[in-house]
Amino acid sequence: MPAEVIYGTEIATKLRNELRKEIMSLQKKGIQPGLAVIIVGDDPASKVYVREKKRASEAIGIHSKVIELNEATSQQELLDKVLELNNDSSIHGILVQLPLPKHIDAKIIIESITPNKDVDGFHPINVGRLITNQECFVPCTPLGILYMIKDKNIPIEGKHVVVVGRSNIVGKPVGHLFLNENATVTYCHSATEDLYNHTKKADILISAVGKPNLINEQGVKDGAVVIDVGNSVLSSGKLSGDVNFDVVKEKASYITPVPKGVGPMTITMLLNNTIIAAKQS
Ligand SMILES: NC(=O)C1=CN([C@@H]2O[C@H](COP(=O)(O)OP(=O)(O)OC[C@H]3O[C@@H](n4cnc5c(N)ncnc54)[C@H](OP(=O)(O)O)[C@@H]3O)[C@@H](O)[C@H]2O)C=CC1
Ligand SMILES: Nc1nc(=O)c2c([nH]1)NC[C@@H]1CN(c3ccc(C(=O)N[C@@H](CCC(=O)O)C(=O)O)cc3)C=[N+]21
Repeated sequence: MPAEVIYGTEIATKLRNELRKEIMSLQKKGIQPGLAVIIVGDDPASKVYVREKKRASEAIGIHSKVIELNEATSQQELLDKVLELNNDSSIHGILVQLPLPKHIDAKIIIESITPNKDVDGFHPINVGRLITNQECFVPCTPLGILYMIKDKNIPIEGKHVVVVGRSNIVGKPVGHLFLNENATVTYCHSATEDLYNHTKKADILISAVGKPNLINEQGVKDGAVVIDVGNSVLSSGKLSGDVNFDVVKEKASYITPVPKGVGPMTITMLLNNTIIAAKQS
């Protein structure tokens, strides 16, 4: 039987309706959640994401402030902007869109965000709390993946989760999140030998690489749950994931599409984290 397709768009719509209600009750208490998104430079893909974040925030009643800085902005100017937002009581969440121009050290910028407003969950304090299984801001893509799997009542405890990719924004935190859920976790990356020897053992396979067709049917166990984080733009202009969807769909039990899979959940979790930040303020 072909896999059930998990549409992030559908789960995101349900959750956003709940979040809208939560915002209404916060507003009754005089709290108006606010999110600031800083973008430096003119990368077209980043601009699209940022526009979508603003649209999604405002659609559920989050006040959203987009700060567009030009490519030549210095590291100090960006630091000053973050510090200003750290001290702005109308802003509960701060996101600095990555990647940043080469002359700016992203590590320093991320560390300058106050951990209580770090709705991306990228600050080392939040990373450390995630690894030690404490309450924290969890990065949005990993949180979105976990939410999708729980929404479908897919068991996690004791299951073998194989993560392909080990970036700080997706691969590493998603592995830790599933470890905290009592999965057995394997990480694969560009130096992994015989990738499929690992991926075909996965009960839940999460690919976050950015290489179309990296995962084919030979790399997937019968009945596996396949989560595709990849977002690559093909020369045709079409968006592609890492997974060869048409063939893997025949083998998996659940599969996420690209687009309409993990991406919409990422943005929803940003809204979720902003509401948490507002409640804690
Ligand atoms: N849907 C969504 O919400 C989101 C989607 N994305 C998409 O997910 C993808 C990954 O993003 P991100 O984590 O930021 O990317 P990075 O480029 O930071 O990381 C990619 C990872 O893939 C690994 N890798 C590269 N080639 C191979 C290979 N042949 N086999 C196994 N592993 C490999 C790299 O290994 P090494 O560490 O050894 O270099 C690295 O760990 C991109 O397509 C991005 O657009 C990202 C964020 C959110
Ligand atoms: N500080 C920071 N935080 C991030 O969370 C962050 C970032 N920087 N830099 C870039 C990556 C990438 N990212 C995506 C979010 C949503 C989709 C998404 O919604 N994708 C849609 C398709 C969008 C389209 O059609 O192009 C989908 O998969 O259905 C994709 C990618 C967040 N990132």
